[in-house]
Amino acid sequence: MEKVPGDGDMEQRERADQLSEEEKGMIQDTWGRVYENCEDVGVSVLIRFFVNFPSAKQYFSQFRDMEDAEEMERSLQLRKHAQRVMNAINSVVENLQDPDKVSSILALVGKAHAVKHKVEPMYFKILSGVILEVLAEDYPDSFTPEVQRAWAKLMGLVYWHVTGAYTEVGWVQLSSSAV
Ligand code: HEM
Repeated sequence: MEKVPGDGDMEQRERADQLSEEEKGMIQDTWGRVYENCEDVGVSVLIRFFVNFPSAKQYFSQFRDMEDAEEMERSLQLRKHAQRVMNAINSVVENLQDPDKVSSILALVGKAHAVKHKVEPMYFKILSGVILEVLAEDYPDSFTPEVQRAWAKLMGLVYWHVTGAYTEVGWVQLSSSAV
């Protein structure tokens, strides 16, 4: 099918505002504490994601049929993906001073998920929301409203880059009106 520029979900791709130096500092400070527990945090993010949005499991051959959170928690495929997500966020946070690096990290993530894994991009938005929720709950002292705003901006930026890569590879959204 032909690529349709500006089609479907992609209209939500307005450019996330640039992060200020202060916001970058807040993100880097708070991430240090989170990344110390990266395995636990990553796994709880993904468990919440898959329990609240079970359709997201369809892409994972080893736990797409699991319903039980404890069973999912033991899945190596889930734990590995949790680690990959946390490591990618870590690379983004470590490179906030280098926008080209951030773009290339996220372009690779977007491209792989579009081309190889064929993941609907809306799941990136949903996962971002879950990440923000879990961080704010697990680190209430660090995640003040101001810090949460900076993180929300970062997640907007991640989504912007990832969906940019989807557009670049010609992803076409099959919205309900198109079916
Ligand atoms: C910030 C969000 C995310 C990051 C940073 C991320 C990162 C990664 C990385 C680094 C890989 C391995 C590289 C590759 O296969 O090329 C991967 C694999 C994968 N990702 Fe993601 N991912 C994210 C979100 C998602 C979402 C929302 C889904 C689907 C709902 C998803 C589904 C998959 C699948 C199915 C694989 C292959 C798993 C396997 O082979 O075991 N990812 N992800």
